[in-house]
Amino acid sequence: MRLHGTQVVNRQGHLEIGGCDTVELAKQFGTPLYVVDEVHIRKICKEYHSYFVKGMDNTEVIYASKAFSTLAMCRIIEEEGLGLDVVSGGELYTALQADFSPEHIYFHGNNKSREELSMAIKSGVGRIVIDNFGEMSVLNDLAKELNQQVRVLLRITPGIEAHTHEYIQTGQIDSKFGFTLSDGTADRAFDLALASSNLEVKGLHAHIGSQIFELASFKNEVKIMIKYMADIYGRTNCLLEELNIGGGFGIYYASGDEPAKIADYAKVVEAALEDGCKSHNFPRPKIIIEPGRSIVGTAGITLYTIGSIKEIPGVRKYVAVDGGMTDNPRPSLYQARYEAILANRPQEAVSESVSVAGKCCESGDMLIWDIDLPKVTAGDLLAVSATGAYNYSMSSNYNRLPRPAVILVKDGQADIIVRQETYSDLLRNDVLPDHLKR
Ligand SMILES: Cc1ncc(COP(=O)(O)O)c(C=O)c1O
Ligand SMILES: N[C@@H](CCCC[NH3+])C(=O)O
Repeated sequence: MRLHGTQVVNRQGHLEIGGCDTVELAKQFGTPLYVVDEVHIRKICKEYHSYFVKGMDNTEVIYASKAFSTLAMCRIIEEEGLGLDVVSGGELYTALQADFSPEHIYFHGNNKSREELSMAIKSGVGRIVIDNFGEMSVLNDLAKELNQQVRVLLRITPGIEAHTHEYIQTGQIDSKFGFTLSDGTADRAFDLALASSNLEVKGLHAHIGSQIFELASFKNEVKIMIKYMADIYGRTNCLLEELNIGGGFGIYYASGDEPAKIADYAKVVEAALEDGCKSHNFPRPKIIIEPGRSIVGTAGITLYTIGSIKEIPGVRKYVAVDGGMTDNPRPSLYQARYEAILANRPQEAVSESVSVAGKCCESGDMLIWDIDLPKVTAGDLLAVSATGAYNYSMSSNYNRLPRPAVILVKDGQADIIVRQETYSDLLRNDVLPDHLKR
C-alpha cells in the first residue's frame, strides 16, 4: 500500500498517521473508524493555493464539499483560504453552521428545491450555478419576491467525454446536468438569463467528470468554454467575466493510477486559457476550480477489524471486516479499487491472496478483490487507504449499521469530528403510529 501524507510505520511496527498509532486509535475509538490526516489536507490546500491562486492571475479554488462535508472540514478549508462548493441545503447548512463566509460559497445542483434556492438567496451565497430552465424561472421569481439581485453562473454541458468511469462522467451530451452547448440550448438559456430581471449572469460553469488523469481533458474543456464565451460576446455583446471549470482531478488509489501533479494541472489550465483568449481575442476571465477528491481523498484511511474468514479451497479466501459498502460504497458502485495493509503488522511479508468482504447481507458487498497480505487472522487491523473522499459522505445505514466515527489526527492528537452513530441514533426518526403502539 502506498503511504500518503503523514503515514509511516512507527517503532512499534504499526501504521501511524498524524503521529497517532493506528492500533491505539482502534483501541480507543473502536472500528470501523475513519481517520483523517489534517496536515495532509492542509498541505494539498496550500499546493492548490500556491499554484492556482498565487501562481495565476485572478483565480479562486473552491473545495467541493460533497467529497467530505463536516463542520471541521469547512473550518480547515476556510482557514486555508479556499472557497466552498455545496450542492444541497444540507451541505449549505453545514457550511453556514461552520460560519463559512457565504460570499465564498457556490451553490450547485441539478434539482435544487424552492426551499434550497430561497435558503441560498437569504444566506447570501456568492454564486448560484443555474442548471436548467425550471430552476432559472423559480430562482428569478424568488429573487424578485425577496427583492434581491442574484449573481449566477450557467452550467454548460460542453460535450466532452473524460476518460473515467461512466457513472462519474458529467460533461458528455447525454448527461442530466446543465445546458447542452452543441444544440443551441445553452444559447437559449443565456438569453433567458440575461433577460431575467433579478439575475446577474457573471459567467459559465462546466464540470467534465471525476477521477481524471488526462490533463488534456481540462485543456479541451477550457478551449471549448473560452470559445463559447467569445461566441456569446460576439452574439450579444455581453462580456462574461468568470469561468468555473469544475473539479475532477484524479488521485492514486491503487497500482496503475497515475495522477498528474497539481503544478502541471495549473500549467495546462493557464496555457489553455492564454491560448483560447488570444485566438478568440477575448479578455481573460476569472478562473474558478472546484477540486473535491484530490483535497481530501488521500488524507483518509479506514480502519477495520478482521472477523470471519472463509476459505473455499481452490477458489478464494474471503476475509470479512466489520464495515463494508455502508462506509465505502465505491467498490460496489464503480468497481473502485483500493489498497490496504494490516495496520498492526504492516512490514510482515505478504503470503496469501485474499478478498476483503464487508458485513452487509449482499454478495456485492466487497471492498477489495484479490489483495496480497500476510496470513490474516481474526482480530487483525486492516487499514484501507485513500478513503477520505466520497466514503463518509456517501455512507449509509444499510442493514442498520451505525456509521463509524471520524477522527481528525494531527501531531499525535486525535479528535473526534463526527461521533460514532449509536443504535438509538438509528431510531431517531422512527415513529410508531398509534395503532402499533404497545
Ligand atoms: C459540479 C462539480 N464540481 C466539483 C466536483 C468535484 O469533483 P472531484 O471530487 O472529482 O474533484 C464534482 C464531482 O464530480 C462536481 O459534480
Ligand atoms: N462520488 C463519486 C464521484 C462523483 C463526484 C460528484 N460529481 C466517486 O466517489 O467517485
